[in-house]
Amino acid sequence: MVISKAEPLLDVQNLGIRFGGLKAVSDFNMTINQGELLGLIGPNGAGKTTIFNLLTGVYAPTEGQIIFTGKKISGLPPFKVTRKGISRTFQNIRLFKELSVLDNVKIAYHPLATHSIFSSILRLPSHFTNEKEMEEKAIGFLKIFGLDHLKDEKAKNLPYGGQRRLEIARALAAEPKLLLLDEPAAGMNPQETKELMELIAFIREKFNLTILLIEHDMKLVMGICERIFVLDHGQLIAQGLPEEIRKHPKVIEAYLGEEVGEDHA
Ligand SMILES: Nc1ncnc2c1ncn2[C@@H]1O[C@H](COP(=O)(O)OP(=O)(O)OP(=O)(O)O)[C@@H](O)[C@H]1O
Repeated sequence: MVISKAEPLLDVQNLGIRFGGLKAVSDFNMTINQGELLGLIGPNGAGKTTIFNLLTGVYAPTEGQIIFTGKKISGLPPFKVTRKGISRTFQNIRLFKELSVLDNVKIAYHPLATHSIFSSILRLPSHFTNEKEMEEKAIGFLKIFGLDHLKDEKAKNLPYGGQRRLEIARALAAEPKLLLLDEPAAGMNPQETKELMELIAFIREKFNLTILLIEHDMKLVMGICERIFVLDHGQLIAQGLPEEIRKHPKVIEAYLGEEVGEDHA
């Protein structure tokens, strides 16, 4: 499908979800254009991961809708959302620790990857003519993330930063249009974080991606994101350019006087 220039890639309209008495997200609106690299920030418990769970079909919204490439996707199960072109990583790394690094990427090629992972691994999707082709493609992704020499290692044996990069490689292998990264630099040291940010900028260009990332490291968000959305108590309190967000009174208040722009994790 050709997306017209005027049509946003993602259009989130009045999105809301309740968990019992708790309104975890309410009246959330967000428009993302093709090719943007955006940040979603907010204090602990603000609702950031819940929004990722709504965007990827883990939760069905109790209000509002999500339009992706012009079609409604809210209400679809996660594997269908992945097929439509939205991939994600998780705040707490979710790799198949006993499988090899390579198999963790190959899993992404199965259309039901987010569901029946173990039954999927030996089956080939139709668009790969052979195992070798699939493997070469997976290794290509590992190379980008500096993990190809570790392809036969069990995922659990990778250092922490490597596991985080492997998760992104797997998400990318599903060939998304929109990539959602949930705290990609969590637990990384400053040097690893810097390298990861360069990698994120690189993959956006190389794969013509649109990226939305949740991150607690403010320096990182301010440095890499073109626009930033700020949530507090499930509501969007600000959106704009990094310099606008940094001095936005509601944002400063939400962070209880912390200087936005300093690390906050
Ligand atoms: N499945 C659920 N059932 C009940 N409450 C939930 C559920 N998922 C999230 N919540 C609640 O919704 C609110 C938002 O949580 P969420 O994890 O989205 O916040 P967050 O901004 O990602 O926080 P953090 O920065 O700490 O990861 C919290 O109060 C959380 O306890």
